[in-house]
This record gives sequence, C-alpha cells and structure tokens, in this order.
Amino acid sequence: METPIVILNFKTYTESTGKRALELAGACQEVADETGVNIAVAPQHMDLQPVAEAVDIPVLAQHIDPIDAGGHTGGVLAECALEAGAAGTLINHSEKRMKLADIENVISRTRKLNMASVVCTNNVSTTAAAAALKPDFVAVEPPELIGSGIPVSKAEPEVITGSVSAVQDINPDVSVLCGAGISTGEDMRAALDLGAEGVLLASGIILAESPRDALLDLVSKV
Ligand SMILES: O=C(CO)COP(=O)(O)O
Repeated sequence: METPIVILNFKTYTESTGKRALELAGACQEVADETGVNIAVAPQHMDLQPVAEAVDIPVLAQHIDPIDAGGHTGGVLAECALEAGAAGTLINHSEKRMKLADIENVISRTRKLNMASVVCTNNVSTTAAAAALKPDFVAVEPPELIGSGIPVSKAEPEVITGSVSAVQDINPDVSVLCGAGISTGEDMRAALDLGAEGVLLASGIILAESPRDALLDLVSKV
C-alpha cells in the first residue's frame, strides 16, 4: 500500500454493513480511480470476501487474532483473512485493544503472509512502542476524538508531529498515519503538513449524506 493513503475503517456502522459495504467500497474505488489517491477499505470480516471480489483497491481486515489454525472457535485466523482477499489488517484499534505480545505476534504473522500491518496507537509513547515492533504503518488516534468530528490534526497536532519524530528515531521505515475526527480535505491536508503519510477515518465519510462527495472533498487537497 503506497502513501499518501486514506484508509476507511467501516467499523460496524449500519451504513457500511452488507450491501452497503459493497456500495461504499465501490465509491472508494471510483474516487481512487478518478483522483489517483490511494484509498483502502476495512470492512467487517463477514464482508471481506464480497468486497475484495468487487474492488481492486486494497481491502484490510479490522482485526486478526494471534492464533494458529486449529481449535479457536470464534477466532480470526490470518490465513482466513488472506484467503478472503485481505491485503492487510488493522491491529490494536482502540475499539479492539490487544496485549503488546499479541500485537507483536500478529505483526509477525502478517509479515510471513505478505500482508500489510497497520498498528493503531493512542499517543506518542504507544506509537514509539509500536514502531519498535516494525509494522508497516502505525496510525495514531487519540480515543477521545474518535467519532467526535473534531479533527486530531487541529485539536492535537502535537500528537502527530510527536509521533512522526518518534518513529523517525526508532524505525524510519514505518509510515505514520493519523486519525480521529478527520472528515474534510482541510483536515487531511493539515495531517499531511504535520508529517503524516495518510489518514485512518470512519464516521466523517460513512455517515455523510453522500460518502462519495465527502471522499472527493477529503482527497481534494492531497
Ligand atoms: O477510529 C477511527 C478510524 O479507525 C476514527 O474514527 P472517526 O473518523 O469516526 O473519528
């Protein structure tokens, strides 16, 4: 997955579930094609395969468990996500936190399967800790701003600049994304100007009257 990038996390919104996941992913594909901006989508697990079959943009899982094949009822196996068409996965989202050892375990599983790893963090210190585990991306998202409509790039710019400089020191190969409250082209531009290589977002697009128009605005200043 190349940067600058927009990753749209479908979470479990009704507006991005089932048939609507397919429609939303289709809109993302159209905007990516029209504008040339990299857009990836992270639908729910049940929607992974139909979405991955319908679009050419990268499709990510929202979570993978640190488990081997075998007896783990209800678990999410990395190999299953891969076979369903996932090009990578979010790891440790603030709505699906994991233990440090499990984060490392899942990063190494994704590496073996050639899947992209996007570790979510909540501040500069956890971003630094995640970067030491050598994922492909870290995505810093202050939890109190998630779903708030108040963009991290305006409310807490120091979290982005601090994360970028911490990752530069620890592992410059890791790309830093940011998220929480991002919805407009101005928010995304501010994130890029602060040194982020892209954004991870959800409600600003998913709950918009026209997600396609909201996406076009989001990428308009890239
Ligand atoms: O958690 C997020 C993306 O993973 C951010 O959510 P919002 O874009 O709704 O603030």
